[in-house]
Amino acid sequence: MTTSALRRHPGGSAPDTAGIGRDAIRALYAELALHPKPGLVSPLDSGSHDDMDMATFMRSLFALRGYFRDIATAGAEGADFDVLRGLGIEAERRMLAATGGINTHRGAIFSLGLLAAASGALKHEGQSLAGPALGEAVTRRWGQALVAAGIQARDSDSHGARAIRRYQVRGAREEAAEGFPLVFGTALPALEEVLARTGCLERALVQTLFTLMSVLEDTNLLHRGGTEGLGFVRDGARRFLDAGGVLMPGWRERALALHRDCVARHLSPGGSADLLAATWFVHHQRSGAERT
Ligand SMILES: CC(C)(COP(=O)(O)OP(=O)(O)OC[C@H]1O[C@@H](n2cnc3c(N)ncnc32)[C@H](O[C@H]2O[C@H](COP(=O)(O)OP(=O)(O)OP(=O)(O)O)[C@@H](O)[C@H]2O)[C@@H]1O)[C@@H](O)C(=O)NCCC(=O)NCCS
Ligand SMILES: Nc1ncnc2[nH]cnc12
Repeated sequence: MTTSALRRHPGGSAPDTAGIGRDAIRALYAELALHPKPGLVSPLDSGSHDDMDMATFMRSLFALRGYFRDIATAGAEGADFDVLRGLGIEAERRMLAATGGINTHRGAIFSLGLLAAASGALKHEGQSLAGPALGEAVTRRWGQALVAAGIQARDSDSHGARAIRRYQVRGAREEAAEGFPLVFGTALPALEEVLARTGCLERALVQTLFTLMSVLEDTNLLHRGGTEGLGFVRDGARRFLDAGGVLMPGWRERALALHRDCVARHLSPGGSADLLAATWFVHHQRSGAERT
């Protein structure tokens, strides 16, 4: 559908879905370029990954450049979850083609895709993006379908589904169906506090990543290291934060120490990396809305 057809919503406007798409890619790049990031791929090194590096992720980002724009347009058009799922599966296919079969952004395609769709929907209807509006829009529009998809996927063979079955934890779908409570209730306050106190984006993103790592039931960590691996990362992140986090001198060395420990244990908090990008995206969408 052309954007002119989007103009018909009373009180709304044709949302800049290309701009929403660019913001999503920028959020994923901000996550990728950040370091230190315990166990994760960054310009520093490939973390706990033998099969992917910065170049792999850059190819993945390039392959996804149209997806976030398209799913934002679908949200603006009032698409149901089946339409979003189709776009997501096609995006996963393009990601795998670009990376030679490596799973770089499967979780981000899902989480950031839903938030981009919600942004397109709210902007099309002329509704506020303030506070938890974007998360609430995901729950209101697609929450039931997400819960149903989660029940249906319980028997799938994905790493996440196996971790959910074995350890009885929430996964990406539950986080989304509930409106991303960790993003809105935990990560965004951490990001905005450090931004307000330091004005430093790098430190704000590191603090936010460690905050997510300290609480998230990351199915990647469970898949790779079981409850011991998840506990190791959570405890290490909590110790970093309890020592003052990025607000204390020597924070970078402390963060690098946990990075080295995660690499030694082959642990990678990929779920937290995705939600860090989602947090930056929501912050940017909300501040952008205030600017206009
Ligand atoms: C809902 C889906 C994400 C599928 O989820 P599922 O539960 O089936 O499991 P996975 O396929 O494993 O995907 C889960 C990915 O989600 C991220 N994640 C993990 N825990 C959480 C959490 N608690 N909250 C939110 N997100 C979470 C994480 O993604 C990142 O890590 C991956 C890279 O790490 P790595 O360990 O290398 O991954 P693997 O290759 O699996 O392991 P190795 O072989 O390398 O050891 C990467 O995906 C990051 O993004 C989890 O991996 C969703 O994909 C789905 O349902 N898709 C179907 C289409 C659809 O409905 N789309 C909707 C579009 S809006
Ligand atoms: N930087 C990163 N390294 C490893 N897995 C990730 N998943 C999302 N971002 C990632």
